[in-house]
Amino acid sequence: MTSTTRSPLSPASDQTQPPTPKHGGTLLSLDHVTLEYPDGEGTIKALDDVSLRVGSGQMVALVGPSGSGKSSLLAVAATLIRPTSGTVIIAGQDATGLKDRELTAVRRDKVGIIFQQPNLLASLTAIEQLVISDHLRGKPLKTARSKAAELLDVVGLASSAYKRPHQLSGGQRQRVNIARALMGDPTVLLVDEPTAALDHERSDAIVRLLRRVTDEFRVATVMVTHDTEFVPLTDAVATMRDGRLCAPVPTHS
Ligand SMILES: Nc1ncnc2c1ncn2[C@@H]1O[C@H](COP(=O)(O)OP(=O)(O)OP(=O)(O)O)[C@@H](O)[C@H]1O
Repeated sequence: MTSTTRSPLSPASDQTQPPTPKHGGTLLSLDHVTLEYPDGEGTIKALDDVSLRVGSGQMVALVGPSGSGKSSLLAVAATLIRPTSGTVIIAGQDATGLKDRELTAVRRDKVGIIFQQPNLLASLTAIEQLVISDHLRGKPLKTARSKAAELLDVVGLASSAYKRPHQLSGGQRQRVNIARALMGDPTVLLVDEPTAALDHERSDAIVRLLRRVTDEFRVATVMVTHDTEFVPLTDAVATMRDGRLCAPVPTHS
């Protein structure tokens, strides 16, 4: 284990931990966030006074119809888009008013983003995909390699470390994607439709993996999903409609 990881890494297993009943302090906080896009003469409100808090070790499912603002919420939480108004606080750091360079640093150091398409580089092996992401953060190559190997083990790909994307299944590519997002020791994990391109069995395994990663790494996870059957694996479900967010409802009493 490297000294930079915050929690014990354990190799992949088919056993999923039950959702952690107790969550730690808030790591992601959106307060009264509004996001407007220009729309012809006027504007369209993609996010309308949205507030959300997600704690350490907590996994929130974000559901809602197409166009309701789910991707916009993730983009604002990831500091990829500045909200029109409102506040985004990540691990205690208020992103409001930060310069672009500072926002990039927040994203690099605190946020892990997992899109539905893994976007892996075709010529690189699984382990190289992780190492290069760390290298781009300015970390030493040697520590990156051992950490990458550990994380591939965590996501169940220890034996596929030297395979290139075309030699991996869709589910395995998504596992590389998850391991890569963990390389930066994120405090917040933002996941957009991680199962969109997968069959049921692989989808189930990926959501269980995200659950386990949330518990073990004590990250605050928000997962956009259309698959409501996976909602019970999360701690709470928050529904978006026309840019407004209903308060998250716990999935376990
Ligand atoms: N770059 C943009 N410019 C203008 N309008 C946008 C832009 N991105 C999103 N929108 C609008 O903002 C609203 C919310 O879009 P968003 O993509 O966040 O919804 P969503 O819930 O993620 O949808 P889906 O489930 O289809 O991905 C929609 O009305 C959409 O048309």
